[in-house]
Amino acid sequence: MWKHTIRCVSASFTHMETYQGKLISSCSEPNPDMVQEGGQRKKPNILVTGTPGTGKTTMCSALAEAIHLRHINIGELVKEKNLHDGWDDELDCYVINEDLVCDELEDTMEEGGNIVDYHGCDFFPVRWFDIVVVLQTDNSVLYDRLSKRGYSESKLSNNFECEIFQVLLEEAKESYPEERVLALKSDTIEDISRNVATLTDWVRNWNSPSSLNL
Ligand SMILES: Nc1ncnc2c1ncn2[C@@H]1O[C@H](COP(=O)(O)OP(=O)(O)O)[C@@H](O)[C@H]1O
Repeated sequence: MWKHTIRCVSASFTHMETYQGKLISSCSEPNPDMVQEGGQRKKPNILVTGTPGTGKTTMCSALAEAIHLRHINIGELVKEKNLHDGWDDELDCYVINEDLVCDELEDTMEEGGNIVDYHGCDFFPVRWFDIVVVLQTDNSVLYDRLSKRGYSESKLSNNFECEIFQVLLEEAKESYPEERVLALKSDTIEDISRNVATLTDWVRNWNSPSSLNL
């Protein structure tokens, strides 16, 4: 149930208009300056995951602006390019087609310099990401945020329980080397600023031997 639930693409995104232009242009125009000789990435790829409402899109947007990386909102991409297998009435979301998503992103990810934003992480190729950030939010705070989205009672409780049982953190730890997984609290505006600062430092130090010692 968990897996199926988090494989769906939520219909309610608060930042769709803002990100759509960026997404289309960024995915369609490979930048040769970002690829080193031999195909090794010049800039890192970051995956930001977590239960819906934990602040992925908000944080990714701020981080992308701060450090000039490309923000890829998988939910938006799936809708924009029809990378799904239709609408699930029961779960009230699109059913993502993971193969189509991975095919769509392969070249972009190879270039590096991407911040990928999605409430799931186990179907991406492990080699794509240099760090996997899992945002976590206190239950009472998350409940308020999700209630404001007008989710159905079942969707609300699915997402709420997903956070209580730390489904995304477990999924990240099972899918990626544990030293690449970083859990960050996302309850307040101050948390967003601190997380952006932490990750900005990490990007600047990327490729140095201590880059994962956060
Ligand atoms: N750390 C935070 N502190 C306060 N409000 C936040 C925080 N993170 C997100 N929000 C708010 O919560 C809502 C959901 O955030 P969003 O970034 O869309 O989450 P997600 O992308 O994980 O679904 C938005 O209204 C956003 O402004």
